Amino acid sequence: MEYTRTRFWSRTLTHWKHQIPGQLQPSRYFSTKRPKTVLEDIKGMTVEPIRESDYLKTLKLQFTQNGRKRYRDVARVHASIMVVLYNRTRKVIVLVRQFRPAVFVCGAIPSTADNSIESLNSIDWSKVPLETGITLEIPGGIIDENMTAAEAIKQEVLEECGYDVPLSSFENIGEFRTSTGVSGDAQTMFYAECTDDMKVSEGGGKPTNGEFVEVVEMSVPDVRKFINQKVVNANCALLIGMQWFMYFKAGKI
Ligand SMILES: O=c1ccn([C@@H]2O[C@H](COP(=O)(O)OP(=O)(O)O[C@H]3O[C@H](CO)[C@@H](O)[C@H](O)[C@H]3O)[C@@H](O)[C@H]2O)c(=O)[nH]1
Repeated sequence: MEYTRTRFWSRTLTHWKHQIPGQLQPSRYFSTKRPKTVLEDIKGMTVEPIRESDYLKTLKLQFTQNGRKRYRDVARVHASIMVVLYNRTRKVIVLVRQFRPAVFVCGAIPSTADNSIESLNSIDWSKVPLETGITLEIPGGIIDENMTAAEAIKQEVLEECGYDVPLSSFENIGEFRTSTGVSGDAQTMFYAECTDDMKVSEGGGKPTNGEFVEVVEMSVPDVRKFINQKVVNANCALLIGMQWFMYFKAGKI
């Protein structure tokens, strides 16, 4: 298998050292109450092909463009929402850290590697540092049926971060596509401000759903440093959200 140790370690370390972890503060409501192992206690990773999924539908599209037959593989995922959440009391952006299995696997091996199931299962995943799959994100999730985008993001903020923010505080700042090559589904981004007195629980996600998130906070000067990095273990939404915040809000709050 084309999976050399040196290549793996250099990729992993590059990702992690750009996380500026020292710049993140655990949410003061959160850090002492939750066991520290919730993100780290990952064991027994195996890989198999998807035969059926509630979350991902793969489609092969065929069509003719300018008289030429074309094919395209498409992955359909749920529409999602996210929020740039600013805590006015402590002047910080509220973020979540979590273990993302997809980032863990894709971050550990180059996309050009032999991605056969046999090869992937021959990797000793316990040797891959878990930080490879731990991302920093703005709070968010998929839109549950029978909910508006705003209702869905209000619920995510409560579940993940423990703030009960009024629905009217969520400002829709734009909709874009999760990706354009493989998955064209929509993501809607909101901005909201909260205060310490809106904090009603620890947050941390719904463990009954298998969701464990760690709430962390970043000061505005550190947001500027973060978005100026060359490599981050984060999704585009975090970067777009932070850039939007710096451009439209940071000088005015
Ligand atoms: O393969 C899967 C996918 C999802 N889930 C469950 O579905 C929940 C979905 O959680 P939710 O918090 O609503 O979504 P996220 O995991 O945060 O991810 C969604 O929301 C993100 C924005 O925060 C987007 O970036 C992602 O594309 C989108 O999938 C998870 O906790 C799991 O319980 C699974 O069990 N298996």
